[in-house]
Amino acid sequence: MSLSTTTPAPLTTAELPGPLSRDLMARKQAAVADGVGTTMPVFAARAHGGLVEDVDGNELIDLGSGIAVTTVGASHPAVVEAVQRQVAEFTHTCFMVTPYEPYVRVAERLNALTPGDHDKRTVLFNSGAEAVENAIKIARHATKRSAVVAFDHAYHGRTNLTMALTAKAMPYKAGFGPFAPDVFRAPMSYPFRDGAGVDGPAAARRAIDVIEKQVGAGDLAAVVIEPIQGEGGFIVPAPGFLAALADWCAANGVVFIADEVQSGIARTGRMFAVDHEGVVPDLVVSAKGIAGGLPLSAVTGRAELMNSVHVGGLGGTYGGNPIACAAALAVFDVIEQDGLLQRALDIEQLVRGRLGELQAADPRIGDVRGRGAMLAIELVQPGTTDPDPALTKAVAAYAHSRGVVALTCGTHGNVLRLLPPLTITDEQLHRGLDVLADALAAAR
Ligand SMILES: Cc1ncc(COP(=O)(O)O)c(CNCCCC(=O)O)c1O
Repeated sequence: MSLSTTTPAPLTTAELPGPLSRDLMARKQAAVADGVGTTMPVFAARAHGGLVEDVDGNELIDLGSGIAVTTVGASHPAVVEAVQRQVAEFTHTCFMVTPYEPYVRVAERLNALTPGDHDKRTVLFNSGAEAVENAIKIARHATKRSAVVAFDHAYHGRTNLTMALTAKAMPYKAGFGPFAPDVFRAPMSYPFRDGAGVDGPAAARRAIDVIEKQVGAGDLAAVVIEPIQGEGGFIVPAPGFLAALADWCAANGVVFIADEVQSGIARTGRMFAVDHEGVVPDLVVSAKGIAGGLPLSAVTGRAELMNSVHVGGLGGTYGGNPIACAAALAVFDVIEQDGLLQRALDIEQLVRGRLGELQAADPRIGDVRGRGAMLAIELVQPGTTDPDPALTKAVAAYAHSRGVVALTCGTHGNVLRLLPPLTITDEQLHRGLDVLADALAAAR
């Protein structure tokens, strides 16, 4: 059964998981380390647009995009064509050995697309965590300082330094210490939990006070923040928070690093989430949606910072793999040519409309938040802000059983997030939201 992308695909959920998925799950358990969990009980066979088809022929509505990666859809024709062309030329030479143009073209595009019209440089890597690690390497090298500040609810990766930056212990950090030193944590702007009395500037003053008292600007190399926090709960800071932080960093010679791994590359309706706040970071980290599913990440930033590192100080065997670069160049073109920034805003309007209707009738939906196609509901005990992770788990499980790929997040595990491909159709979105509405009703 081929994925139908023109007519509404039958959401075949006669049996989830089907027999082939069940067999594969048994083999997975016998071959793959238990530490690698899986959200869906089914195995993918193909994916396109807003749909994933499993090995038993069930077609699923994709509200996850492989955790914000297939923003232009899985196997977008332009990406497939670019990858096929490149892979036939060469798969790898190592840019540090025999450089190649696709890497340079990606760097040129990112230098142009990231906020600010200052002179910039880019370096490419493979994963988000690798790029975050290198952004901090660059900041430390440029400032000759070592301390780094991250925020409550932050998520930055699973390597040793990025685990130190990440806030949530289980499952990301438990049992993996000791962690990199000189990492400190500041309070985040969390409007749903801060209340009306703490606006963006006030939350920034709260964070800066902690930074100044517990770290001191003189030892601080960098502040790293997700402009919209992802795994920590799709937390959109109050207006003015990011700008006030960036201004403080600039005034104190501290590198302001925007981790746009999950919020970047058109996901929120702007090329980068900081664009909504008019903030120009010193360094921008991008990954996930950048290459339509191929592993690619980047640090893009002020030339004087990026070039402060000695020759040979940055790199890695696979960084900026040519096939991933070809995919990224196609992704940039698709975003522009297919008007996907506007599509993300249109998705926000559609989804917010549906979620708003649900919230009006259901006091367990404490908050509806996000930007573009990065949206979430925070589920709480009715009329309180007390997290309800059990309800969140039940809603997600119901959605999965009905063939909707839905992801959760949040420090308290009580946030249901929506990350559909921007190429999902309105009809597919509505069908997915219908199932979420049924899930909430079934969980009464
Ligand atoms: C803001 C932000 N920075 C960095 C990262 C890390 O990116 P990697 O490509 O997973 O290393 C992420 C990855 N988020 C999804 C993690 C999924 C999981 O591992 O359970 C992120 O969201």
